[in-house]
Amino acid sequence: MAQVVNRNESWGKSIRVENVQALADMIGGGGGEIPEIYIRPELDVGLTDQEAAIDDHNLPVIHMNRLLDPSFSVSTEESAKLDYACKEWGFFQLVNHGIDGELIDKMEGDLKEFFKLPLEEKELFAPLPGGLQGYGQKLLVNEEKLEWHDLLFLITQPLDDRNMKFWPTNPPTFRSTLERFSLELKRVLKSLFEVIGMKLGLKPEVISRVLSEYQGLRMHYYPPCPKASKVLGLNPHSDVGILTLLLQVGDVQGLQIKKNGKWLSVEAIQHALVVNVGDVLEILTNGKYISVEHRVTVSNKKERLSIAAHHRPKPDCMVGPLQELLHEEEEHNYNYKTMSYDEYIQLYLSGKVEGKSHMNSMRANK
Ligand SMILES: O=C(O)CCC(=O)C(=O)O
Ligand SMILES: [Fe+2]
Repeated sequence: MAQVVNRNESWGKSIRVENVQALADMIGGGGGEIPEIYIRPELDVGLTDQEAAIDDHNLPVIHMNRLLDPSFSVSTEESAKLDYACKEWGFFQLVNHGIDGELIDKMEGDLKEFFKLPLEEKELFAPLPGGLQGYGQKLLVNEEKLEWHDLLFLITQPLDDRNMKFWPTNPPTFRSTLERFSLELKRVLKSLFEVIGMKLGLKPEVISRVLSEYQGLRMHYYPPCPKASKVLGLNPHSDVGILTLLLQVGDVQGLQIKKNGKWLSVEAIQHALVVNVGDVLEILTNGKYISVEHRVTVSNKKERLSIAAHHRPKPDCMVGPLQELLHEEEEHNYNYKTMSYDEYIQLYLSGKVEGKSHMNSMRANK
């Protein structure tokens, strides 16, 4: 089957690629081989790696209710854990975040139903030419190999008519579920960032500047793949924004993070959010908090879905190490340049993205 890669000239490296779910169905039905462009001969993620219960007990688990506990000693202890997680791991599991379990189940159910719709129907929600929002558009992060997943991308904050017109109307409850869920994610992000800001000693105006941001939901569908050990659902990358909150749907794991040169799988804990530091937060903190490379492996048996809420500053927001966070000895020791978020994205899109290599062009020349 011919691989269709239509480059969309007007938005950097955004492309439309062949539908992976349809491809997986066809291969599953005995209708052909996996195109070479998905196969990575050097890779061997190993089925046992993916199916085994992974020992990630070291990935910190933060209890949001403790962060907000009125008792000073409880909240101080938990925020110290949060600070440690952002410095050493760049990732943590967030539990007791207060999002209603029923709402999460509803969100997961509606999303599964959406992906089950016939392709023609899902494609009614394909992005407009040059646009990103909708079903089927992807960012091209690696020119050589394609990723084994389909994507529904929607901007959910600011919640205005301009953005909401891209939201699918099937299943019928999808829009209202998305609206409620994204507001809850925004509430969690705000509380988390306020704690982080306090821990770092940020002025309230800086906290609110960083928090006036965009929220985009990347809703992923990873079909099962007969050659699961030779494909990747997502290429190694770091997230460009401030913080990402991720819901792994059901108990299917697949997310792996790079720690000390090794890939570690992140457990899928029901209703927990996996939170990670994005490049912008790494830059703002002059590298104290780390934005860590991660990737997604797929299963040969089970489909996997996930919802990643990416939080990004407004395009004109200046991104650079915050003066107030630098210790005296660091005063003139900026590790990163300062530029607007928009300039940063242009720079990001102008190079080949491999893991965190794009961050090299953000480093200050010493
Ligand atoms: O599907 C996942 O677990 C990870 C998604 C992700 O890394 C992203 O959307 O940036
Ligand atoms: Fe990511």
